[in-house]
Amino acid sequence: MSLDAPPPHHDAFDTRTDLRPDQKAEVLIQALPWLQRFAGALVVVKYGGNAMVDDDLKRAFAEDMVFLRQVGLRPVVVHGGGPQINAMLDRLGIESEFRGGLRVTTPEAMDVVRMVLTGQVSRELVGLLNAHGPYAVGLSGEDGGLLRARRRTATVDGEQVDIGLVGDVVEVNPAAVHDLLDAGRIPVVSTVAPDVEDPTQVLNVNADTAAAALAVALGARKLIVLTDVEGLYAAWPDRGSLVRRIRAAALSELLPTLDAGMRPKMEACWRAVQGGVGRAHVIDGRQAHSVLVEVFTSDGIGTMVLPDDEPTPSPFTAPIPQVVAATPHVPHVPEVS
Ligand SMILES: Nc1ncnc2c1ncn2[C@@H]1O[C@H](COP(=O)(O)OP(=O)(O)O)[C@@H](O)[C@H]1O
Ligand SMILES: CC(=O)N[C@@H](CCC(=O)OP(=O)(O)O)C(=O)O
Repeated sequence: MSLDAPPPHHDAFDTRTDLRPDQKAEVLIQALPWLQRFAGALVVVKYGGNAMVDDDLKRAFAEDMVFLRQVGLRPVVVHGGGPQINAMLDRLGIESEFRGGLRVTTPEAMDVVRMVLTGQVSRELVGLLNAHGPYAVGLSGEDGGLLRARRRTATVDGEQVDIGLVGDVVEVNPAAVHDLLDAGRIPVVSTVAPDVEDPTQVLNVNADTAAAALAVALGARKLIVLTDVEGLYAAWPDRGSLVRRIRAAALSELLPTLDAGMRPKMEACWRAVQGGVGRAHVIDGRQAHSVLVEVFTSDGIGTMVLPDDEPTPSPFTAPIPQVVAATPHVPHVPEVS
């Protein structure tokens, strides 16, 4: 290849925009303060199954992650896969229902959850990321002792109901993720986790909840949750009620009023900021490159959750995960491979 040859994505970039050269430069320059602010920042990005709408969007998501990494941030992807699990359970003729926003997980369904998350969704994302270079490494909560979970119930009409092999993260050992980040990789995490009571049993963990626990344990600057709506609506489904910014205390008052889909997501954001994550965002994953717009523009996008000046008492009974670190971690900005 000639030294003057454009980089591989040059043509694609040029045909995707009709901006003049000065406008292109302006876009880049406007990102400069944000590039400076977030240099080296660890960002946990939760990619929900409902935001994996089509191949173009998934490719755009992978580009965003590689972009973040290339400009010096340290993205960690935590993926969901609810609709993909539903599709496989349907194909196999296995009944599945949700209670209180969580899948009732029989041993038979658990095999499918683990297979789809680690063997299908994770593989696909790793492949899309690695189309750009050898960046992504997939791991599940089982790998390197990353997560341990405890069985939980769901709350339906104020009653605690059994939902089978579903867990809440009670322990995070982020060493494996730090190792990958230090090597310049992009970890892609699937949210199945061994049961703390019986490590031979794996539990199904809601991906929003797991992403928050990981963000706290990693000391992330941001948690970004991609879903299939613009953000949190205060009066769902009124599209005029999009919440742009909300503090943890106000969110904890709103949480009991939220429907099942949004509740784990907003609870995750609440937990993240209460646990020291600087900001948590819920953004529209159906909009291509929404992560770049969130991180590198002044207005941002979607709903931003900010910590309170004063800590808010927890409205939840679920445990606060313990962070386990075998050795103190000294992060460094990785070399470009
Ligand atoms: N207050 C609300 N604001 C926004 N979305 C809401 C709200 N209440 C319920 N929802 C629903 O929650 C859905 C997102 O949750 P979910 O389907 O679990 O997404 P994901 O697969 O991204 O985790 C939205 O598509 C919307 O239908
Ligand atoms: C316990 C529980 O409900 N687990 C989820 C795990 C996947 C997930 O959370 O996927 P999304 O982010 O796409 O919703 C499930 O079985 O669907």
